Amino acid sequence: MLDLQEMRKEIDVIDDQIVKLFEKRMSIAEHVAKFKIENNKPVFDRNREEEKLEALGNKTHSAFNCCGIQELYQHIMSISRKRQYQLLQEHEQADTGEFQMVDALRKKDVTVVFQGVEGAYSHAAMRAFFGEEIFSYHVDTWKDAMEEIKKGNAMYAVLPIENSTAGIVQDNYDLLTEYNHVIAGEQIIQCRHMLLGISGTELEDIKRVYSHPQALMQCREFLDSHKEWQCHEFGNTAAAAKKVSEEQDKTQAAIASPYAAEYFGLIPLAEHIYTNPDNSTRFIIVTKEKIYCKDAKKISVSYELPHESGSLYSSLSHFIYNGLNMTKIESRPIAERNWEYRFFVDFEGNLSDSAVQNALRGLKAEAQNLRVHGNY
Ligand SMILES: C=C(O[C@@H]1C=C(C(=O)O)C=C[C@H]1O)C(=O)O
Repeated sequence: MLDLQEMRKEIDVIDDQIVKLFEKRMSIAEHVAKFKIENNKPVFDRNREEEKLEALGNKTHSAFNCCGIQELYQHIMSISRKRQYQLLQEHEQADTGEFQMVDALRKKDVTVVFQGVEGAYSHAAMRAFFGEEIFSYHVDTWKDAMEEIKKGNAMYAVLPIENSTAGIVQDNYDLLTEYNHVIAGEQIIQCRHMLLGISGTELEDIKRVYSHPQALMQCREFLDSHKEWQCHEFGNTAAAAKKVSEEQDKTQAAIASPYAAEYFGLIPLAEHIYTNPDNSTRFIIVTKEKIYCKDAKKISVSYELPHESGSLYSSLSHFIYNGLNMTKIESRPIAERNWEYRFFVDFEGNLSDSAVQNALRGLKAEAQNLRVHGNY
């Protein structure tokens, strides 16, 4: 029986050979890339790869090794493709697709639509992003907002996409798929809910509290310390504030934002009433113009994957091999194809970077329906 030292020496000798052969194989793949560039052929040849996997599997002597060699070669061939995309990228001109680079977004004298009512968090997000010198109006639903920019009635729409405690706003992910609009910016707003009432109200006067169910939930601990109050759900926090302001009744209070307090002239009766002090909502700024800023740092894409083992892993390797930092991944079901998913990935970078273009080139060739939703 060989001792451990000797066995490891044998493994080292084999690994040295594998490294040499790997490098030799990669250098041939580079020649293949040159041939493909000259003959205008795509990098990815699915048939060739499938044939290879089967042939290599047949050369092994156990089911375990058959699986192993196939998994190993899936990796090797995907690495060889990535090197070929790099060479293609060096050879071809930079391609930012339909996107045009701009120095900065126009934020003055533009028309912006938001969903909800004045004093809502989306209104606050709009003001934080654009400032005061805009024309703005609001609509009832997120889809209405998407329609307004499609029709050209507004240049930008402000939509919530994610809350740090409640998670993603699924409907808006689906609307990004449904409409061919672009994310041009984002704005994070801290949800600093307050208990608001009319001037002169004392906590002892209150009998009823109105707010959106999410806000009531986020302030549960505070509300539990006032069991004598009746909580009533409302469509949104700003509408609750509006009711309290209009009815001028000291027995009523609303849980809403500081913006709603300012907008409806209400007085904060209690602040910091939320359980999670970092609770924030991220809003996206959507437009139909295919633009990105020259200093944009984040890219959102989506793509669909076949229902095959390893397909997600291999799609993500395009980010890894190009040194791109992925910041988020979400999946949404594809309505017409049961158990297949569209993946939404955010990663750091600018469409002008060659690493980004290289990753997108690989994804476009290997995943289905790649869409760049924006660089902001
Ligand atoms: C090297 C090639 O390019 C790609 C990589 C392959 C590999 O590494 O074996 C096989 C097929 C192609 O998807 C080729 O076309 O032969």
